[in-house]
Amino acid sequence: MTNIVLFGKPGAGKGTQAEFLKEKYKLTHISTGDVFRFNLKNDTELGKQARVFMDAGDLVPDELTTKMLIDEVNKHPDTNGILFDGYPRTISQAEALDAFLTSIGSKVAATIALEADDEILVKRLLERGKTSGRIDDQDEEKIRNRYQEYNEKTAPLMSYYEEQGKFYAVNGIGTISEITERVSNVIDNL
Ligand SMILES: Nc1ncnc2c1ncn2[C@@H]1O[C@H](COP(=O)(O)OP(=O)(O)O)[C@@H](O)[C@H]1O
Ligand SMILES: [Mg+2]
Repeated sequence: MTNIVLFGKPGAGKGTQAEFLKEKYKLTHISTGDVFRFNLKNDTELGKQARVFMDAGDLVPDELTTKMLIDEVNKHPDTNGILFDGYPRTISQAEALDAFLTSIGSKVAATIALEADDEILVKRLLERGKTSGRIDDQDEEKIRNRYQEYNEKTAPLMSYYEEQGKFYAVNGIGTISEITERVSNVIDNL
């Protein structure tokens, strides 16, 4: 299994790139945000538990997120690899992911970060909010809160993966296909 973590702030382009990368490399794309939103929409037990956190732009607690993530991975026992999008977002989640992948005889091959400035990202998210129906994209204050969450809880993951020699940063500004090309270069050289 070639497991890739797509890393980056909200709006960095993870979901957009994943659509191309999953086809190109025959990977299973798991977006934790998409899974949560599906559960919210269908008013499942998981959705009910996650709603308050998501609507405020806060992270859903680690335990709930990790349980959901493992359930998703287990749905694809024969995959070539997983493209993780939106997970891990905290050190504790990264440790849980490592422990889980080890338990199934696998590992994270690389963490690829899409980099872009906050000001550009806020514009992208407000734009996305016009059509996505996502409550957390429609209010600048909630968007800023997500960046604060990112800086406090998610940014430390860069050194976590750097220490393992698995961290690759890619310029996230450019056309969508230019960025796919940059990410592909990393994957092709693993
Ligand atoms: N390379 C890009 N250039 C300009 N806009 C982009 C680019 N990649 C994605 N976007 C736009 O930015 C927004 C956020 O992208 P998305 O892939 O949903 O980000 P993420 O999954 O990282 O939150 C989307 O509305 C998308 O159309
Ligand atoms: Mg996304």
